[in-house]
Order: sequence, then structure tokens, then C-alpha cells
Amino acid sequence: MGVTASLPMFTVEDVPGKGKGLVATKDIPKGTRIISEIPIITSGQDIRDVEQLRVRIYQQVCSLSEDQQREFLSMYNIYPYTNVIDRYQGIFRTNALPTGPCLDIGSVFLIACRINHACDSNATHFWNDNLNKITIHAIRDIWKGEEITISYLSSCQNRQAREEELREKFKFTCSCQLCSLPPDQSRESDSKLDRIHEIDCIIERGGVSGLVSSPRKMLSCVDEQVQLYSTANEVGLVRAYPDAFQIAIANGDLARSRTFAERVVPLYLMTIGSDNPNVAQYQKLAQDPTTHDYYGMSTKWKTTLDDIPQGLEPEEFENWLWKRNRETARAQRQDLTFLSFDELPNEFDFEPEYFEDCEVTHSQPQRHWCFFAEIVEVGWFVRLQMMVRDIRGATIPLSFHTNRKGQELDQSRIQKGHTAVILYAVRHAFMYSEPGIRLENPQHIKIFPLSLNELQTLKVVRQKFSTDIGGVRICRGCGKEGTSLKQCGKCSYFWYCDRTCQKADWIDGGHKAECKVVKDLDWQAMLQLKWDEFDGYLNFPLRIGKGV
Ligand SMILES: C[S@@+](CC[C@H](N)C(=O)[O-])C[C@H]1O[C@@H](n2cnc3c(N)ncnc32)[C@H](O)[C@@H]1O
Repeated sequence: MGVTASLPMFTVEDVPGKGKGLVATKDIPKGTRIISEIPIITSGQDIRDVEQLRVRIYQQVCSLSEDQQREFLSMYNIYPYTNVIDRYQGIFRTNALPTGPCLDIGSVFLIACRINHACDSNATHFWNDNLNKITIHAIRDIWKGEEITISYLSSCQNRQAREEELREKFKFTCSCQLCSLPPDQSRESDSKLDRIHEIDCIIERGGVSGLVSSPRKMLSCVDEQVQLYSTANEVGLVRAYPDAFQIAIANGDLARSRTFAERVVPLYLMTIGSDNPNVAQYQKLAQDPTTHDYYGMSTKWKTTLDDIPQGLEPEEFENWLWKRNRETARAQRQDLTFLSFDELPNEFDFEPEYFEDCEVTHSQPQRHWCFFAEIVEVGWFVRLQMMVRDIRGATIPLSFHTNRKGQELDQSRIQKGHTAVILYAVRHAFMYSEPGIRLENPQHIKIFPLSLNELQTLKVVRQKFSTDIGGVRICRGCGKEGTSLKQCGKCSYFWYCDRTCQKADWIDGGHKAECKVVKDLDWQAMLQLKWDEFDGYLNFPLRIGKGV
């Protein structure tokens, strides 16, 4: 029968509501190989149509031994039939598991096909091309008397999608623990599974070119998936770590490639066993990642095997491994509008949050964004050079192409303590300094005569002190509410109880400096702009009506 004789770990018996199933006859530790079995019927690779498949199945059944035929005919069949060919076909369709190197061949096994489904299964099946057998491994400890289950589903899905697929393909409703969660917990589980699925789609859409065009985005997606899998479905890690390996190796990062490959090996040992060729493949890749086909596609993240950091705390190591400092900051950020330097897209990455497609030559933004930073140093060296400090306190070089001493800019504003706003800023790798911003278009920069702090405060307080809710206004000077407040005569923005409050705010509260900015049409446009709707590049001065 092909089942390993030394493993009497289960019996095939009736399971209420499911027909027959496999039940553990002793405790089975996680990672144990429960079954390794050869198929009795296969669809084959050369099948061109359904009729040919029916004939092929019929012929194979006829050539089985009498015992095997009897067992085959006792297998579950959810399809109606009126003749023997349809009957065999129905049994095949109800039971076939994916096999072959590309998992595109259907095969029937006398034992493995008796295993029922659970969305939170305790075992997993995989085709072993070396043995020409299917293997079933325990993916968690299974207790004596517990039913052994696998998942019939091809991907991570929410409850409704799972229900629909199982109903359509196998004609049953799953009642496993995951499908029986109370509504609150079910919603929580669904939102994790939805996100895992969404990330799968992002990775799939990115394809091989996405590995080098948006590696940071991809790596942070896999990082998120790994964290979600750790609480939702540990087996998913078996797919996530090879993805992470591919991203690292495609970008020449040997240090991370080795680390990811080393993590794949024990996961494969647990789920597919040491005799599966995939294990040897990842053992070899852990030894020498350069043997992978993707090595050499890009050297953007070039590292050596000696660059794996030593002596870090586990969390610090994970931060290094997933390039988290920069990525999680961006991933956690809902607002892609006013960015820190770390959050800007890389010059040649054309990351999908910012750019419409990943085609390097013609990519155009799919949204607007800008970079705010306070000028801390100004100098000239062929170009206007500045050091600026961003909203996270990072100091970075900004180089601006102007050979007329900055005539494109209001010169009086190019000074320490003022804040530059740059549209569509991208991270540039300077040859002789730290990464920074290289600006070519004078219409993409505007300098406001306020510090970064003042500008940020202005953005926040604007709402509070300039609105009128049911006739009630708030004084920008003393903070008191009133109905007979007067507006600043210059900017017509903020309200004041009287001249005393206005004077106090003008002198001590900083309104003298901010009044100019509040009145500035560019500033006003920036606050109203629909940043996530791109219908052409914006330029300073911003024109009302264009994206606003
Ligand atoms: C491959 S067979 C599994 C073995 C089958 N129970 C038997 O008796 O041979 C697949 C069929 O088993 C049944 N089944 C599998 N998992 C089930 C579950 N969790 N709940 C109810 N029925 C299930 C469904 O009818 C499904 O179409």
C-alpha cells in the first residue's frame, strides 16, 4: 500500500459527519512524518481534455489489483454518476491531491485521501519528487484520539472565502475551531488572513522584477506576513521565508540571504522532511547563497557573509534582518503626505505607494507627496548646498541645481531656521556624502520663513483657532471661547478677543512670523490639497484647481 509499515500512528475510521477519516492511535509530535505513500491513480501531465482524462482514469482503475479496486471504489464520491466511467471520474475528482514537481498533477492515494479537511489543520501534505510519494507531516503535536487533518485550500483566506471554496469544490461546511470562532474573534482572524492574502497579491503582482524595483516594500510586506503568520498560521512561514530569501539574494545581500535560508531549513524539515530535495536546496543556499539564479540581478543591498551582525539582542537582530527602522516607520505611517527623509522613495525604486507602475523608464507618481525640513546650514559649491533637518531630526544634505546664485528662489528666505518644502522628493545616493536629496526643478521647492516646529504647530493649530462652530470662536491669544471675536486684519485667519490678545500673540505668540505664512496661497493650497489624487505634477506657486 506504500504506507511506512513502522508507523502505526493512526486508524482509518468513521468520523461523525465526515465519512471516514484518520484518527491518531498515539501522541504524534510536531514534525513527525505520518504517511509517505505512492499514488494509485494520476492524471498525468500530457492530458489535453476531460475526455482523455476520463479514459485514462478508467484504464488505471482497471489495471489495479482486486483489493485496490475495492478500496478505490469505497472512497468518497460527491459527484452523481450513471455509468462506471463517471463514477471513477467522480471518485478521482473528490479525492485527488496536487502532486508533481509543479503540483499540477492530480493523484489519488488510498490512505492520504482519507484525511479530512480542517482550516486549522494539524498536518500538511507535500509531494516529494525524490521518493515519488506524497508525505504527510504533523505541523503541531497531535494527541492520541485526535483526528488528523490537512487543509484542502490553496491559500490563506477569510472565513467566507473558505466556506465558499469548500462548498463549491468539496460540498461540505467546515466546522473546525477556526470556523467556529465567536463573531468578534472570527472578525479578528479574518482581518489577519485578509492582510496576509493582500500581501500575497502584492508579492505576486511585483513578480521577479518587483524584487529589484521595490525590494524595501517587498521585504517589509514579508516581515509583516511573518508577524501575522506567527499568530495565525505557522505553516505560512514556509512560504514567507523563501520569499524573503529571494528578495535579499536578488539584491546581492548575502548576509540576509544566508540568514533567511537558515530559517527555511528547519521549517522544511518539519513540514516536508529531510529527504525532500527542497531541504538540500536550502541547505546549499545557506552555505553559499550565490548559487541561486537571482544572484547578480542587482547589487543594491550588497553585503558579504561576514556582515551578519554578531552579539545583537534578538529584537535588534530582527530589526537589522528586516531593515525595520526605515521600513516599519513607513509601513506604520498612514499619512504619505508630509514625509521624513527615511520615508521618501528611493530615486530608482519606483515604489508602488508612490508610483503608478514599476516600469523604470516611464513611471509617474500616483500621488503627491512632499518633504519638510529646516535649513541648518547653507553653502555654495557649484550648486546650492544645504544641510537640512527633517521631521524626525535627521540631518541630510540637499543639493540644488542653480548656477545663478539661487535666483529661482526668494534669496532672503534661504537662511538658517527657515523650512524648505520639496515636492516629489526622492532619496539620492551622493557619491561623496551621505544619501540626501538632489533637486533639479526650482518649481518643486518653496521656503517658508518659519522653523519646522513653528510650521508644524501652525498646521495643527490652524483648525482650532480659525474655525467658527455655531458662531463660537476660540481666541488664539488667550484660548478663551467667545462669539464676538475679531479676525487678524492681515491674514484674516485667527480670532482674538481684543487688541490686547492680538498684540500679545503678535509679539510673544509668534503670529508676526506666521501671519505671512498663513496668508501664503501656497501654504493654504497645501492644506487643502488632495494629496492622494494625482492628475499631473504640481509646481510652486501652487494653482488652485490643479489637484486642489
Ligand atoms: C478526500 S475525501 C476525505 C475522506 C472522506 N471523508 C472519506 O470518507 O473517504 C473529501 C470529502 O470528505 C468530506 N470531508 C472532508 N473534510 C470534511 C470536514 N471537515 N467536514 C465534513 N466533511 C468533510 C467531504 O465530503 C469531502 O468532499
